Amino acid sequence: MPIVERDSASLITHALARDTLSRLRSVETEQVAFRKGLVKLGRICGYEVIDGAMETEYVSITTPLEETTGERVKGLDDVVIINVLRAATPFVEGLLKAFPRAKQGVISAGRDESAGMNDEGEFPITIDYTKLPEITEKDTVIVADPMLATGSTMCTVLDHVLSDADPERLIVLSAVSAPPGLLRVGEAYPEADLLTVSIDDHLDENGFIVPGLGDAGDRAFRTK
Ligand SMILES: O=P(O)(O)OC[C@H]1O[C@H](OP(=O)(O)OP(=O)(O)O)[C@H](O)[C@@H]1O
Ligand SMILES: O=c1cc[nH]c(=O)[nH]1
Ligand SMILES: [Mg+2]
Repeated sequence: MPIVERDSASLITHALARDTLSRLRSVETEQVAFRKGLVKLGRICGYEVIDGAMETEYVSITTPLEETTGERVKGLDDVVIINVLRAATPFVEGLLKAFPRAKQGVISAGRDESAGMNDEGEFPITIDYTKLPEITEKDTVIVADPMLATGSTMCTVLDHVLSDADPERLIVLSAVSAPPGLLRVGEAYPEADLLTVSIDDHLDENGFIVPGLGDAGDRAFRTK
């Protein structure tokens, strides 16, 4: 039961994913353990994406003893992973263990937290840097960000990624998500498959996911 459909998203339910996320949530988890936990969670999520969302094909192989039939995952060379700086960096490091030959894109996107949320529950997003590979019609694009809160960042990132690309498949992968963010991204990009390890309860008045795990970027990079 690795991926379970919900109304707003599909849940990655692997026991190790839930275990790792629970450790990340703890306020006792310090920087190094936090970063390693995100790497581990990214790896598990990558394997689950392959298991739940990709097909295999039969191939003939020759063992040292005889010819037999084996299986290969189809389309592993047609994967693009977008790293949403900065909190996604360790998460993507793990994801790349499952997709070592993925093309990689980087988008530096940050919420202007001093501006606060507007009446629609959105943050202004600053994009400082983007470097994207060519995205073809054969590609599966995985946009990875451990936190999906209001969805402001993800919608802005998707606007950039899809401005002149029409990939075969679009996956938005998060560790922790909140209902308003899933709703916003789902409405703006109905073609996206939203995958997450946990749909948390709500956002607080500062746009933080509750119970959440706090500020993932600050915890991984020790900036606060
Ligand atoms: O759904 P949203 O309300 O947009 O919030 C989610 C975003 O917030 C965090 O990034 P942040 O802006 O803190 O930048 P950082 O990764 O550099 O810490 C997180 O990594 C997401 O990108
Ligand atoms: O709870 C949240 C919301 C946005 N970004 C984070 O890092 N944590
Ligand atoms: Mg942050």
